[in-house]
Amino acid sequence: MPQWVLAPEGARRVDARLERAGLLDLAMEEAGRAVADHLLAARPDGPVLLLAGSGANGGDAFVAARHLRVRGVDAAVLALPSRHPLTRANRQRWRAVGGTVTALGAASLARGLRTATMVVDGLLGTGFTPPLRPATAELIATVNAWRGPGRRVLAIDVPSGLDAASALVPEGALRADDTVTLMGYKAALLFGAAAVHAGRVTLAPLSAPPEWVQEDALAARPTDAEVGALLPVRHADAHKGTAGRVWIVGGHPGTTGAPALAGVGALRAGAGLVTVHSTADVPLVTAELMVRRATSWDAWRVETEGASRPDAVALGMGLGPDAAALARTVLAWNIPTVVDADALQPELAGHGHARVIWTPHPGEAARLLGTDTAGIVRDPLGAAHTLQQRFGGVVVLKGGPSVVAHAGGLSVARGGHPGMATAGMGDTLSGILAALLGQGLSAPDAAVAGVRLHARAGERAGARHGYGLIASDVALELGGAWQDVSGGAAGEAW
Ligand SMILES: NC(=O)C1=CN([C@@H]2O[C@H](COP(=O)(O)OP(=O)(O)OC[C@H]3O[C@@H](n4cnc5c(N)ncnc54)[C@H](OP(=O)(O)O)[C@@H]3O)[C@@H](O)[C@H]2O)[C@@H](O)CC1
Ligand SMILES: Nc1ncnc2c1ncn2[C@@H]1O[C@H](COP(=O)(O)OP(=O)(O)O)[C@@H](O)[C@H]1O
Repeated sequence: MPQWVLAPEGARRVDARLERAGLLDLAMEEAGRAVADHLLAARPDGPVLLLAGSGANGGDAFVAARHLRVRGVDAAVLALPSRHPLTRANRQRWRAVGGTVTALGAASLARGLRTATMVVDGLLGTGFTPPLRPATAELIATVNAWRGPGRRVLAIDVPSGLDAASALVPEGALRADDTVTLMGYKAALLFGAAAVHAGRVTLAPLSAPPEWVQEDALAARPTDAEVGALLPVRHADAHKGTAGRVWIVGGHPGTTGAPALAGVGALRAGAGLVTVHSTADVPLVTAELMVRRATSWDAWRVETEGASRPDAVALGMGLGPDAAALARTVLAWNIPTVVDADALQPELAGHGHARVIWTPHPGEAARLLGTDTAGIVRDPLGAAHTLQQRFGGVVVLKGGPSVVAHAGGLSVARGGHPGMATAGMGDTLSGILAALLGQGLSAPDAAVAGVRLHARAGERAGARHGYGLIASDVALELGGAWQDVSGGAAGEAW
């Protein structure tokens, strides 16, 4: 089933539709049940303290408490007063199974935390707008100070005090070990420091018609089954000429490794023939790579003028000051093209086409948009959308995780590994993207599949090398990543 990323207002619109359909009560029941199931799977080894706020997030906590209690878990609820009808109804249902409700305040919280081993945070969800009011901030600070080894915090939907739409952490937000998010992911749970605050995130999709969620979604978050379906399947009579001819255009004295890494990425992502074009001495890191050195980029332009074009190009990696001018030349060929690194210059706006993939990291994205990196990092979904509007084609805004923006919408990649934060990793990605373009994928499909393959290969390399992994390790894992994502389908088409 497709998974989605929802903005708080999108979540509210879905809520409103559920309410009009008379289904909101059932959705809250499912939400609370999912939280209880998650908690039971973690086998709580002591009393669970649930904190219920005044909104529907608090209602979810009451439902979770009821399911925990009827399954034999020692659960207690501390609650703020509520006027929300479903929260009140579920407070009654909790009482009906023998649960007691204590008013939530500094003293009752301190008492409850003395014996608890797990806190369930149902204080604030998507209805919260920062800044925190002082009384709530004080409660959250107490829980944050309590949290530690053997004292875990599970947040319902969004950790209290996080702005669901932002990667930044507002002052005083709750820090969770786990978050069970409802209906769709929230941007805060996926990006930046906010995602760190959310801990491990699990999605409880809830039973709403998928089109209701899709219509209000900010972005898709494709599963591996969905990504695997995009990957090319090769027939038994494939040969190197049918697997895509890729050119890598880059390199400059001092940065000659970058195009070589892109070349290896392209080979390991299945490109049939890969040639690195450079004016510098590119190291022949693997014998399968062809390297063509030109005396100057002007000479290269003349040499390639009448030559047959490759199936795809990646350009800009380590290319230096000539990159933007060279990008204009290559973009005019109107073939599938990845524009990366030094070639990512604002002057190229208006020179792209539908088969271009632009691959900025946040610093390059800021340069392209004439803004600061902090603004990009705060809202990667918004930034990727704006970049796509301005530059056309497809934008891969790189990060952990990367965002793909195309005319059909936004997509957030899964996975990756913090060890991938090392030089050369983006060069490898450019090669992968060019290889997929060269194998006939459309630019949006190549981008969605390429970032996931790269991230999956990073996970595999990370398991082996930890933070010591380097871009070449990731390239080596691409074959395995392809097998993982395609469910082992590579090579099976007869
Ligand atoms: N379809 C779905 O996804 C489903 C979602 N569901 C759930 O609904 C949740 C959203 O519920 P919601 O809209 O009732 O808001 P919610 O987050 O509980 O908080 C509202 C309360 O916060 C308070 N408050 C606000 N700002 C504040 C501040 N600065 N500082 C301090 N307090 C502040 C404000 O208090 P008041 O002004 O009333 O005193 C208000 O009453 C969602 O996250 C999910 O858990 C499920 O139940 C069913 C299906
Ligand atoms: N913490 C992380 N989690 C997942 N992926 C990451 C992480 N850090 C970096 N990456 C990935 O590594 C790549 C880094 O790209 P970039 O900064 O352009 O590197 P370079 O220019 O050195 O090649 C991107 O694809 C990014 O998504």
